[in-house]
Amino acid sequence: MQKRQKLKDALVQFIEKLAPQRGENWGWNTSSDPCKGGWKGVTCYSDLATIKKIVLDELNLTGTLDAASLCSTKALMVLSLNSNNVVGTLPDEISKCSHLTHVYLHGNNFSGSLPGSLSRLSNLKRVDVSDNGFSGGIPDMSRISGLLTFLADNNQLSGLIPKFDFSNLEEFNVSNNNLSGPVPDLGGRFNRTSFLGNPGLCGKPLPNACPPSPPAAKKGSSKKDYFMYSGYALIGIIIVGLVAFKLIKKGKSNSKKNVAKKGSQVTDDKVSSTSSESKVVGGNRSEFSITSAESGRGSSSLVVLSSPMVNELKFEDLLRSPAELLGRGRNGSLYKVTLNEGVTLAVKRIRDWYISRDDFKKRMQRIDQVKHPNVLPVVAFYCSSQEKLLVYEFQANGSLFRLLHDRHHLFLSLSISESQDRQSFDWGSRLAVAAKISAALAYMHQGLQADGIAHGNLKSSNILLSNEMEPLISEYGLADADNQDQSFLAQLDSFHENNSPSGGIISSNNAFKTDTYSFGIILLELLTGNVVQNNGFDLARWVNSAIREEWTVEVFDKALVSEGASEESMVSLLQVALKCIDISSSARPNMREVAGIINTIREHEEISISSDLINLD
Ligand SMILES: Nc1ncnc2c1ncn2[C@@H]1O[C@H](COP(=O)(O)OP(=O)(O)OP(=O)(O)O)[C@@H](O)[C@H]1O
Repeated sequence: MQKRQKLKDALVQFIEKLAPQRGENWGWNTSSDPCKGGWKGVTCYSDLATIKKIVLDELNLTGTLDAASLCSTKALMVLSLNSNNVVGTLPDEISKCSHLTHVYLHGNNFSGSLPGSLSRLSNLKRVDVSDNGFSGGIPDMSRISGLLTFLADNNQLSGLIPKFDFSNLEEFNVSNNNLSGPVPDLGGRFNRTSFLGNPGLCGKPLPNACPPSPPAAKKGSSKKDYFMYSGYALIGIIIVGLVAFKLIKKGKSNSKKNVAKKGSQVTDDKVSSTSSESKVVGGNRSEFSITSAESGRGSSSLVVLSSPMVNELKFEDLLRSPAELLGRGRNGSLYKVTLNEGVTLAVKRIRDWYISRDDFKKRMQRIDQVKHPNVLPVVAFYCSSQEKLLVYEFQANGSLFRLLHDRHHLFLSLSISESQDRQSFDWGSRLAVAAKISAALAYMHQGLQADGIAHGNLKSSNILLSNEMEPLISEYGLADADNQDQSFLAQLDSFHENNSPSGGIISSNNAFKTDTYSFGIILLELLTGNVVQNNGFDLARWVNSAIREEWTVEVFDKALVSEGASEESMVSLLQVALKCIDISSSARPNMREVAGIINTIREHEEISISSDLINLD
């Protein structure tokens, strides 16, 4: 109770500094509760006890940002003060809001430098500090692997552009500052508009080349090194983890025998660790971590669900085995882990998911009950307060994304030639993938409708290919409406829903319709062969405009056209895709309807092929 009062006092102090004498009018007072008392701009988690967002945009705030008071609310994820007149600095104490994912300070009068402590906010996804008076250097954000947006244009920032993980960034703009030196390697992601207006900047994509510099010592090895080092770092952590694990196990075996619940296929691995371990982990997010916070909070379990391959799998097996970082996506990082017996697993380390251990366990077990041959099951999962891991079987044939866009990779993995590959992913195969995925998704939606569990992050890289080249939907249910890591798409859908006449809270129905949208984008990928960027909006816009201009045939993948694929079938599938990507979620069909239509298209296709064959006879 006293703690709650302290929190309220701190927040009232925060608003008084930010908007002198106005907080009271907005319901911010110490006698009401922030989550129940209608405090303006405050949104809480569903427990109605913890503050999730503070959004005070366009309110003519003229005060300063008291980060120390604000960050008494530790679980805060979103701070948005866009388009006000806030003055003063962004204080160093902002790093105490360690769960912040979104920081929007665009269009204020902030001054001073961006605090170096920003780089400790490892959960950050979107940062917008544009249109302010910030000066000094840009902090090194390269370790924030999940960062999607960094907008700092129209300030007075100076110095070099530090390293960023450009492979994940979706938006980046530092134009109109005083930055100098070379533009870093962007991997072709951003054009010159992100950098213009900095007289001292040089190099691509800007028109002015940099003065010649001495040749780099070790050119071309950076990517390889990155993987190698993350592997070494992981091995380091594994060793520390194992030592800690063994010490604890030894200590425990003196007092109590560890009881393995074999009958229920649940293995309880009591894990804890030293604080030095969490230090090792602190700077690098590419390892499974067991931090000190877990000790004393009861056991964390590796729950083995359904796999004859790894019935006896234990958490320590994962720690002990060599792991290779495969990627860092929106939901977290993915590792390829090879067990002693040669079994290869894919381990997803989930990022930023506020879900209790019990809820997580129930959710995973619930998803596991709804089985479909075209959905990759979770083999095992691990959940502690610090760490959530999901274990899948590794699929060596890669994903639909790679099949469509990265053919070279596929040749390597399957040892087939390019011409074979082009033929093997012909129209019939693409239609079959569309039919199977839609049917599988419809089945999952039906089975999990009552629980409100949709896929949440459907895309071609989450459609894997089995040994038999069958499509498998992966990562079902790893994002939900309550998860802060909602995709932009889900946010857009909830925005539309909130602004519709029946608007309100994000309904789970909406999450299913967001899946429909994502499926529509996959259909566009199959039809056009184009790569999806920006949540598929670019592709959707391009296809829509081509259709408006009556260039429908132009959108289809050249490989399909030259193969002689039926234009009628392709147009029919395109029509389904367009329905799926309708901007209004309520206008989109549900997946059962989609699967039904695609099945009919496929049947027509088969009938016309067989009648063609009869005619040939
Ligand atoms: N079980 C698996 N077996 C083999 N490859 C996999 C498996 N799961 C995912 N992958 C591939 O590994 C790569 C990295 O996966 P990751 O999940 O990190 O990327 P992503 O799908 O872009 O991210 P996210 O799903 O978090 O948005 C992707 O190319 C994905 O297709």
